[in-house]
Amino acid sequence: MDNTKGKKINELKVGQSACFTKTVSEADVYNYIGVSGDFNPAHINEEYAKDTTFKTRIAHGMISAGFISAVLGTQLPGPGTIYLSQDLKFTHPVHFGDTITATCTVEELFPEKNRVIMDTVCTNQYGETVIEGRALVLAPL
Ligand SMILES: C[C@@H](O)CC(=O)SCCNC(=O)CCNC(=O)[C@H](O)C(C)(C)COP(=O)(O)OP(=O)(O)OC[C@H]1O[C@@H](n2cnc3c(N)ncnc32)[C@H](O)[C@@H]1OP(=O)(O)O
Repeated sequence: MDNTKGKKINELKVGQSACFTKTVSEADVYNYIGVSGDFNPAHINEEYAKDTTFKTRIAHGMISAGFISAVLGTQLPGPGTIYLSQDLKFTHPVHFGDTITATCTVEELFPEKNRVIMDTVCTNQYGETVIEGRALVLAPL
């Protein structure tokens, strides 16, 4: 398998999909803090988190959103894909130890502009949707 070649616009079909699954650990949360600088107490302070809506620490929403990026950049369309935009709705919290599956599906193709709209969804191990949204990307050349 050549991991430097993604699918070109003429190789993509509406309805094609790909997914990536990963368990979100406390280490992921701290690694993400290192990358982003987002040390919101909702993620790192259990005493603080007891008084929040969720009653315990939760993972950053952008960690799971990153799994969407992983699907787009490594599988579908794959290597060479360029993000143009992404909307996200965080519909359910991700707890430490949750296993998240990001699924990206080709929704609409614009061959003349080499652009693709992808439906982007993340679900947890119970089948609950934790993120829903759409991405606009440039397909690999
Ligand atoms: C900045 C970082 O450090 C912080 C983070 O990363 S936090 C992690 C990411 N976020 C989350 O995990 C939040 C996950 N979301 C939820 O758990 C739920 O959406 C909620 C608990 C926040 C709200 O759910 P609920 O109380 O069940 O809401 P309702 O169904 O009763 O709806 C009430 C109205 O709010 C609107 N709404 C609900 N969720 C969202 C959303 N995610 N985005 C936008 N709007 C939302 C809903 O449509 C209702 O609106 P209406 O006009 O009253 O109909």
